[in-house]
Amino acid sequence: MPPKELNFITSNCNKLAEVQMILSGIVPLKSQNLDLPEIQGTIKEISLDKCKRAAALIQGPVLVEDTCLCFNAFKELPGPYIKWFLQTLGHEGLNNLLVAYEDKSAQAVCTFAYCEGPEHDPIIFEGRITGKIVPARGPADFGWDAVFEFDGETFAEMDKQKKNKLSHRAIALGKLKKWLAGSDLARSE
Ligand SMILES: O=c1nc[nH]c2c1ncn2[C@H]1C[C@H](O)[C@@H](COP(=O)(O)OP(=O)(O)OP(=O)(O)O)O1
Ligand SMILES: [Mg+2]
Repeated sequence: MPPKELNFITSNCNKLAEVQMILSGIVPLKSQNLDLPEIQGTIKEISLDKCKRAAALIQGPVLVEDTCLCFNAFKELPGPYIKWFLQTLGHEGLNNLLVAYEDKSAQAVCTFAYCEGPEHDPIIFEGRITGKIVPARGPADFGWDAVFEFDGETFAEMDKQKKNKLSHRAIALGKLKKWLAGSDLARSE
């Protein structure tokens, strides 16, 4: 059964702000700031595990999200490890990784996992958008937004309302919204 409110577990205040904006007026949102351990594995495995860990800690229903940035030239890496690549190499380093490749395209992937509690299996809602990696433009306050270009603008240059209408996160939450409205067909699997 779709829940009446969501408890979004994240350590990232920029993610939280976007989720709040996208879900505003749709479902009440609570949030707890926990930096959960993240395993290695496929995008889906990581999100499922993150959700189970959160539910076990909270002992209740939780929503978690994992974001990947997948370079097509790198056969989807750095993927779930983008946080550590970005922290270590910065925006310029991410660009330098692709110098040897003509293909600068990348997919931003957002995977939400929701579960009712520690004894329940999580369900997954995924959103993907394809853009390209470019030298940084725009404010550098949210992750790799300044180096991910979509339709001529980097996510950092883009108006927040516009990003929140078309982003990987908006696409994933569009599926979650349909599920909340009672349509099981909305799930990504
Ligand atoms: O829309 C986005 N635009 C630009 N950058 C983004 C976006 N969304 C996440 N990011 C960054 C944050 C982190 O460097 C990595 C994902 O790692 P990820 O583990 O999912 O996020 P996190 O550890 O910051 O928060 P959490 O506590 O929810 O796991 O990509
Ligand atoms: Mg994380």
